[in-house]
Amino acid sequence: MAAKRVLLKLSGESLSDGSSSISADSLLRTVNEIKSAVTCSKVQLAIVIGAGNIWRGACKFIERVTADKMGMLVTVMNSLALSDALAKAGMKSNLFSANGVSGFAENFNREKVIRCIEQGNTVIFAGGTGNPFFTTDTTAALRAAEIKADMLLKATQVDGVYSADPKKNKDAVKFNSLTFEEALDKHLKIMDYEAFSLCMQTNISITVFDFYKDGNLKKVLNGEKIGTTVEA
Ligand SMILES: Nc1ncnc2c1ncn2[C@@H]1O[C@H](COP(=O)(O)OP(=O)(O)OP(=O)(O)O)[C@@H](O)[C@H]1O
Ligand SMILES: O=c1ccn([C@@H]2O[C@H](COP(=O)(O)O)[C@@H](O)[C@H]2O)c(=O)[nH]1
Repeated sequence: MAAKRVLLKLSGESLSDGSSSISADSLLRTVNEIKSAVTCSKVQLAIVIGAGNIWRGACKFIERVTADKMGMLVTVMNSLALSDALAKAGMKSNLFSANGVSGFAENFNREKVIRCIEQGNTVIFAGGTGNPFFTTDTTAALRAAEIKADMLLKATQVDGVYSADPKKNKDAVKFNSLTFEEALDKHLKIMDYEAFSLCMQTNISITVFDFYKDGNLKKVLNGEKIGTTVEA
């Protein structure tokens, strides 16, 4: 059976300890989780990391397009940190940057990306989509579609998709599974509309899970049912 190809969306917070935007301990933990999961699951892995540890593109003194450019640049910083830390851990990886966000990594080239993934390298996509008005969740859905991923994993701070944000609403109820239509109809804010919609069009399932419980990434990659899966 062909290896499963997985797009892992990490939040920027996976590199932060709360006081430091990029902390050595958090970076090391994230890399260890990835390394142990990949080593024992034989998946082909690609990663998109967000920027929420440093910047979310909204500020009343900065125009939206400028703020979005800043967000994309932060994803480059986070991706560079992750890429170096993976290399230090002995993992082979390749870093590609969205076209238009150049100079710090190789430009995105779909054919080359697929060759790297097929060789067993972990591929990191930096710079978002390269366009303002998008997010790294949408970037993850876009890159997942471009590399023909079998699934998108959203590694986050909550253990699945709820009827409302569980951090803000204690009565929120967790879903074990959902269809794309349900996720879109219910306006669930765990991912943005564009990301859900793109995954629906390309039939790529999304699993939302708690990345901060040690071993959870390994469990998902090994097919264990945790978190919430959104699918057709
Ligand atoms: N319906 C919902 N179910 C679960 N979580 C939800 C829901 N609505 C909103 N959330 C919130 O969405 C957050 C997911 O955001 P996450 O931490 O992954 O940030 P992100 O915006 O993807 O990170 P980054 O900006 O770094 O990419 C959760 O922490 C949760 O509080
Ligand atoms: O394609 C993209 C991706 C991201 N941005 C901007 O970057 C920030 C950070 O991304 P998060 O997904 O919120 O971590 C985002 O808020 C946008 O401002 C972008 O413009 N285009």
